[in-house]
Amino acid sequence: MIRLENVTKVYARGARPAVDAVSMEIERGEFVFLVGASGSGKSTLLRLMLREERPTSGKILVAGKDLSTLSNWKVPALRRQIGAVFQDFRLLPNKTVFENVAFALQVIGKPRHHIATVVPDTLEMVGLGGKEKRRPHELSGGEQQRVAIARAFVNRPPILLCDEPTGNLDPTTSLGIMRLLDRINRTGTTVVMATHDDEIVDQMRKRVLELATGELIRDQHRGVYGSTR
Ligand SMILES: Nc1ncnc2c1ncn2[C@@H]1O[C@H](COP(=O)(O)OP(=O)(O)OP(=O)(O)O)[C@@H](O)[C@H]1O
Repeated sequence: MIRLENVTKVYARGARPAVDAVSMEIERGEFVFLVGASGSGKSTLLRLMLREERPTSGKILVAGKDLSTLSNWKVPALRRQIGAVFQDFRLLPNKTVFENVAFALQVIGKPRHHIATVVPDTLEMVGLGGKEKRRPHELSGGEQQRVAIARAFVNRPPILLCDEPTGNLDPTTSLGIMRLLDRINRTGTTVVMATHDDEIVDQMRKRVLELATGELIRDQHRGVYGSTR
């Protein structure tokens, strides 16, 4: 589902690579944690997969598309295959919960009757049934992240990329979000989650990829957060 071949990203000429000769393969339906110290290149790697950044060298294949040869006009079609979730939720503050999620379908031209059934179903699935009319500021952090996950998943993309989705949440709320992402993964969605949350990584025992100064230094099946444990 995702393949990187010797991918390097250098932001500024002469700077150290943010991602340094990374190769990896992530199969359809896998759940992968991306760990590593701050600045090790996790967000850069996710941005490369979304084609928000272009690699300096190397090849990236996502959902059957070679991102180096993909024309710009095909990028929106690529992004429809990828849901993205961020630490800071990125909800539209003046829209309701329903509208935030519906918007993702409106912009890709889905008909109103489709939106009217799929949005409530998805909100129910993420545990927000009954809160459709609230605005983001009337929700807890965990609930706001559930809205963001509903928005990312409402189109049922084959891939979900999450950049520190529990970074702003307390441990109990984080666990709830993690369980939700796990449930989404079990529907067959490939999930890649960058995280600093050692408790969650240690508890879930999923595949762990570790970056250090841009290099992939560990690929561990049923892994833990820290490589020394
Ligand atoms: N837009 C940018 N322009 C220049 N340098 C950047 C840019 N984005 C990231 N970098 C640099 O690339 C390196 C990797 O950063 P990145 O954000 O990918 O790391 P990270 O592992 O996601 O960190 P964190 O855990 O703190 O989010 C860092 O040295 C960072 O300063």
